[in-house]
Amino acid sequence: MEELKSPPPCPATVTVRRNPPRRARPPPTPSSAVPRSLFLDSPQVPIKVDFPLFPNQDITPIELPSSAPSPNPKKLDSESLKVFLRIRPLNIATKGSKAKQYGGQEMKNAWPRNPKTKNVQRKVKRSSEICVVVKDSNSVTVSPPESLQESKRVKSEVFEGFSHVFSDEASQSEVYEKMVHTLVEDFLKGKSGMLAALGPSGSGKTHTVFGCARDPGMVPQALHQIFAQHESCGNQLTRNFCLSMFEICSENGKSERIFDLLREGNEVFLQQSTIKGLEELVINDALQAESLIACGMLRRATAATNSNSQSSRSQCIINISCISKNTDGQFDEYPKKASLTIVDLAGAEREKKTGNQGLRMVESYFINNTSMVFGLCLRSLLEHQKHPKRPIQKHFQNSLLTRYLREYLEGKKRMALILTVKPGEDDYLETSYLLKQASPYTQIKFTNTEEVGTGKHMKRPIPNLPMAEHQKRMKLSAVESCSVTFSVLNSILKPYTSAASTHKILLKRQTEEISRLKKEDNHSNLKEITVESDESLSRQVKDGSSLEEAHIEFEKKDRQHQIMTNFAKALWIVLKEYREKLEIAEKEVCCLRDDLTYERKRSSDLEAQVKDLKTKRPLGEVASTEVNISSVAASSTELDSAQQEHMPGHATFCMLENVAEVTEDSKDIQAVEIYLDNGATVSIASYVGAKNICEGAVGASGSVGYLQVHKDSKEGHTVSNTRKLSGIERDSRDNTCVEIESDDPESAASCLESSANENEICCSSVEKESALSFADVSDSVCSSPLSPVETADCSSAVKIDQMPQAVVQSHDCSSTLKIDQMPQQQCQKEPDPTVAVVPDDNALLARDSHCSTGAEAAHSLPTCSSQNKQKPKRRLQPVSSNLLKDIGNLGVIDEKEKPKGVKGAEGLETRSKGSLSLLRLLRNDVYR
Ligand SMILES: Nc1ncnc2c1ncn2[C@@H]1O[C@H](COP(=O)(O)OP(=O)(O)OP(=O)(O)O)[C@@H](O)[C@H]1O
Repeated sequence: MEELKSPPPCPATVTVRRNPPRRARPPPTPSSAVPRSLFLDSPQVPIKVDFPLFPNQDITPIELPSSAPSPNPKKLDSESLKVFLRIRPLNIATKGSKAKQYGGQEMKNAWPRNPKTKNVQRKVKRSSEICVVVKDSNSVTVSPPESLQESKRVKSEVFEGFSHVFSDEASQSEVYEKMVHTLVEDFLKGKSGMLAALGPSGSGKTHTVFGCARDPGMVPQALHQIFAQHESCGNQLTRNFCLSMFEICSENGKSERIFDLLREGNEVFLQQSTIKGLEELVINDALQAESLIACGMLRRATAATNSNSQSSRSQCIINISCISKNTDGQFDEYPKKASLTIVDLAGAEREKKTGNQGLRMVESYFINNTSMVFGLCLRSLLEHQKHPKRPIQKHFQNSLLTRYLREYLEGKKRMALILTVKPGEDDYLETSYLLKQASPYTQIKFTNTEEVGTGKHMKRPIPNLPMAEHQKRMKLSAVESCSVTFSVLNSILKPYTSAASTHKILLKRQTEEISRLKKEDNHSNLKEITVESDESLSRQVKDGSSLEEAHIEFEKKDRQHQIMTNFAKALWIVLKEYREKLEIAEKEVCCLRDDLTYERKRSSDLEAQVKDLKTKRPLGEVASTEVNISSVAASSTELDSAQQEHMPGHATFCMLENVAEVTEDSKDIQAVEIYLDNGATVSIASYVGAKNICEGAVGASGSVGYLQVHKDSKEGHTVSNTRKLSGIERDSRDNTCVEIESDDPESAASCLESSANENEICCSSVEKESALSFADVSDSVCSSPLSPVETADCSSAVKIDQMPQAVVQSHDCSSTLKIDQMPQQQCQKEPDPTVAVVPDDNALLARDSHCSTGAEAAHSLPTCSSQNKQKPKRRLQPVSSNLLKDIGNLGVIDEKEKPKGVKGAEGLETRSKGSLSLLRLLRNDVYR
């Protein structure tokens, strides 16, 4: 039997790897080796193929979906951000440089060396390996040094998707042709573009951008291409090129400053995305531009570091702008201004490697920060394009460079990046870091980088939409797309349509104005003017060269029209306001007129009331007023002369008032006529307005008068019924009365009542006896030196100028009236027997009142008694008796007898002192 072999005993301890097992590296194959074309031709570069390359040939035939980053650069050229990679030669000192070398790197740094960098130098010295191997034209493989592979298990990485990878052997012209040539061509077509060089310090950015005299970089070559193509275009299109150059550097690491490198380093300032004060020099040829740039490079801030003997300490930006002109040397109406921007960034630095201290270290912070912000902007743009809902982060605000390049960093303008790396093994970290950061930028898309024109009239430039927005718009329906297109076209054509419409309006206005003038002035030649004007304007518009002038002219006219329209509007508003004010004023005037009419009416009513009240005043008050009987005398004189034939030998006075008041409406009264019973019309009384007061005189020789009122109303002329004056009863409300009655036809009794404005007089007399009674309404005395007249009631002396010889005694013998025109007549008033038998107090009061008071009364009484025997019996009731009767009816009381109670005082009238004293005397006389 075979003896079974037992397995080997297990070790006491077992090590379990928790980390996933490493993937085995593919065996090195000839096909995966570094292409000979890249490195074998270069004798300076040691070829080390100790690790296999990615099987590129096996994968490239596979067609990847379009969403994935396409390895085919031709497909990416049109849409993706162009990212180029250039590998600097590892040992440039071998190219004939006799400078001191440290590990194959030229060291011109005069800066004190950091002691910590000794190890670095040692490493550099012994480093002969490279970390970057060109895999193909679009990808590279970055391998860590062996030390890192072993200790930190860092693996090699492949970075692909670059627009092109330039090996260390690539010449400047090759780089230019693949990277910048297309950009310049687009620039000459009017498309702006930007090329930025990124990379660690000393990686060859400045060398790539500017180069040197023997090996010119991108800028000199671009200038040569620009002017070469410009000359080849001939006279079809003339362009003007301008050059500007500035740098952004830090001030002690605190703030950023911008200096114009073409103007001796003058400081300029950034406002939004433009730099104010930046010099833009016109360049006519490439050599001039190169010399300007060389001068600017001398002004640029540089310093020596351990990484670069002439390290750039600022971000340098060069702008070449192009403005197209016409063949005649004038600028286009909408000139195209394109700019080609080339940016040489300061290289990111590692403190350990550069050995910077102090100010250099501060500069390194600024440089690294700017590089970081630049990268953040691009990553944010990429993130936004991948996720359109996420807005673009505004990282550009964090540095002046990114603020200036905002439009590029937001994907609105065409941009290209050139990454420069150093292939040394010691540069692995910087190179790896840069490629990791920048390789995703290749996925950034530019959808609408075309700039048809940035003319001054393009108020709304066509927006450069990001890819996501573009895709969103692609989903629109055809109709929506058409509407969008229409709106875009509208925005483009808006200036033209507005100009055309303005032109039409102006023409129309002009035609209307001329036709209006033609109508007004009847000009026959205006038609020709109209035609000429239209033609000239049309010609002006049709002529392309004078389109601008016509447009300016139209704008001017339109502006004038607007001014006039606004002025007319303002004028209209002012006139409207004035009109409203005028209407208001007219209304006020109407109101005032109405008020005035009303006030007049009211005033007349009040006057009427006043007169009415005056007429209704009691005689007690009347007696105390002054007599003015001149008017009465005048009236009597006139009446005498006028009625002489009807009343021969009789002096008759009769003043009538309120005759028509009782029965007639005074409004339409035209005349009041009084007829006497002897058949003669004695008088036509004057009628006083609306007061129902008729003033007039009637004379009758002991006869009765009749009164008629003539009225003119709408019904026509009417005459009231004849009214017998002798039968007129005394109105209890006033003291107006006319009594013409006498027993003796020869002794005419006349009753005279006078009513002036403020005076009233009542005279009742008997002709034969010349008894005349006056009721004085004024103060009791009308003094006269010639002929004292005693009134009946108040012993007033009344002088009647026209009757100097007539002496009239009142019937109560208390008054004597001297009347000049009645020389033969004497009137002695006798006591009225009818009054004496009146039983009531009023009658007593009335009877006593007929007698004068005091001594005068005592003096006159004998005369009265002697004459009473001869006089016939009279029926005439004296006015004084009526007066006293009225006083008694009014209930006038003395001040001493005034009741204490308030109620008792109601309805009583307070008398004046004169009337009270009169009453007191009368009472005393009665009770005596
Ligand atoms: N492709 C190249 N061929 C030959 N020499 C190169 C190349 N690239 C760079 N150099 C040389 O390397 C040195 C450093 O290059 P350069 O100054 O351009 O680096 P940089 O990236 O601009 O550095 P920094 O960011 O510090 O300014 C220069 O002397 C330059 O001549």
